[in-house]
Amino acid sequence: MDGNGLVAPPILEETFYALSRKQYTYKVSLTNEGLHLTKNGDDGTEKTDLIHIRDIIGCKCMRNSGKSEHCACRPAKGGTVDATREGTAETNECRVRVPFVEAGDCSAYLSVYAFVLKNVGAKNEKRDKMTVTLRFRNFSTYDENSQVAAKWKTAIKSLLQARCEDGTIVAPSDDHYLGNHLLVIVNPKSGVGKSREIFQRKIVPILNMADVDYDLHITCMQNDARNLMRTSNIYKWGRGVVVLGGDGLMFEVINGLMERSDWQRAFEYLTLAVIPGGSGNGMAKSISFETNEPYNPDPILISALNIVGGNRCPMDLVRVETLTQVVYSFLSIGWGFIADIDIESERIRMLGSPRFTIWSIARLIGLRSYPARLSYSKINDLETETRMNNYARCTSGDFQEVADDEPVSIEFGMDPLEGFAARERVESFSSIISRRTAFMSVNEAPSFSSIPDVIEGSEVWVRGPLSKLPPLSDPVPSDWVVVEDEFVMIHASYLSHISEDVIIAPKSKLNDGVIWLLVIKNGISRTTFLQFLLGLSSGNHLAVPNVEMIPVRAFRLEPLSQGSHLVVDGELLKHSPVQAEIMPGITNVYARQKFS
Ligand SMILES: Nc1ncnc2c1ncn2[C@@H]1O[C@H](COP(=O)(O)OP(=O)(O)OP(=O)(O)O)[C@@H](O)[C@H]1O
Repeated sequence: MDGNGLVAPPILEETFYALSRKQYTYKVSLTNEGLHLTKNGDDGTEKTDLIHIRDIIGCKCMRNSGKSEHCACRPAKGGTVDATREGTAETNECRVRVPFVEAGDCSAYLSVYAFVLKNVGAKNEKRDKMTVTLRFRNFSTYDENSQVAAKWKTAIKSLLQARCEDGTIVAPSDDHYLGNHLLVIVNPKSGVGKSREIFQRKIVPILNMADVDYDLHITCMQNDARNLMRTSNIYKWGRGVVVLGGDGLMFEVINGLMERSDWQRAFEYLTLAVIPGGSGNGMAKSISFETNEPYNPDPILISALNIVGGNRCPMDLVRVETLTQVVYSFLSIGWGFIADIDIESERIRMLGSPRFTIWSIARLIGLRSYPARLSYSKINDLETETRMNNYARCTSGDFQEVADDEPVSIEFGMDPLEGFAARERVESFSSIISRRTAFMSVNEAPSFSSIPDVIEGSEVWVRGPLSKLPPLSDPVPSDWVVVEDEFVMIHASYLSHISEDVIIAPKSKLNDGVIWLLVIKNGISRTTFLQFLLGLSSGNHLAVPNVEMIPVRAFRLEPLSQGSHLVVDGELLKHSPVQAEIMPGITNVYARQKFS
């Protein structure tokens, strides 16, 4: 239905039998809202489900290879469909062993892949995979049936493309090749060291379903991703750059891009994305929190769906300047308690995210404070300022959800990609042991590695937008607030979450142009501080006495003693005075909007 309550006209319409329930016919129609499946029971009842176009990630045409040994009258158990992709890249056709032996089956099959919301609004809300396989057999030859299936596929693909028109595909500004190509950077050491496995098992199937071609880069050392971003021809990755790792890897990508002479164009061109494989994963969680997606049941799935079905949304960065360096940050700047936890808990990294909780308890017992001068430019009229910065959200129209009580597994056939997930690819030796970059292009063809175009001889120099602040050696502007005191912690954040379970700035938006400065001065009791820590997982910490949250455009922190750590996006910087300013919306990330 459109905004006026009118039913969208069908683009294509056809009647099918359900393979497993022959007493039903389904009228399937494709409209710009999605796929409508109207079930007609033999008692004359009719029920329609809608698979929203926003939940569909791709579709594939297939042919029955006829090699199955399963009984003709019932589906194979456990989804053990042996899918072998034998089609040409041109037709993008796959052959599938469907569980029916039909001599000379000339049907063409179209599988449509969607991830639909289940248990909407409930605590256990999640996205479930749903595959609808349509069997076209009106004609007596495969070629004729396949033409009909291809027509449906083209129509669905163009609807998917239109859904993403708001920026997923960016027009190249010169002769750079723009494809459907994505770069995936995997840090095999992030978190508990499972990123490579996650990629093979969980990401590859989704990219395959969505027909996204990708290059894979496995980092071999610290700063590998940073060098890659600085020196490669990034314009061949029109689909964007995804990091599978933690926030530290994203930090490298952003700062590598800022070291390019064409940094501005690079940021306008690229869309960034993250799949959580680290121990913090603040960015991945913040994106799904802001877009209201059910992150917790399956963070990797939700983040992967951002990439294949997401919109390009602007995101703020922060320029951070110390006495010795300039870096660009997307997450937070910490000094005091939380920064100390971040750094000191490194020694129990093998525990994954619980390392933060465990170390917090240890540090609470010996609560410290540090003298410092904190100056900031406060945002007084938050509403006006954020309205100016915040990106326009997509409008949903009046969509109808798949009914909750109805089983979503309406399958007319089998999912030919099931069991395809664990397709192993041979890793390039050089990607692991050498400083050179190795890519494995993964398409229909066997893996191969190639060396990317490299911008030779580029100087390493931090570029990026100019600062509007006075140098650190000069006084702050006269209209800034200046506080000199003893602080337990000062933590600046510009995303809602600094890790999966810490919602430090609940009001923060990806592109609101605000740095949220959380300040706790000395004098807070251990009990109150414990309350603060316990509140961090729900956002209730802001209601705790002695906890201040100040929205600012820029700030300067001058520690008046050594002792604490200065941490930017989880990375330790040399202890120094620091100043930071918001750069609204200068990068873009994939964020999938849930409409409810
Ligand atoms: N192959 C590698 N070997 C060792 N270190 C690496 C490698 N690749 C990247 N790194 C470094 O590892 C650091 C941490 O990586 P990453 O952020 O991916 O994981 P994490 O620290 O577990 O997660 P988080 O940052 O969310 O806590 C980064 O600073 C990066 O420079």
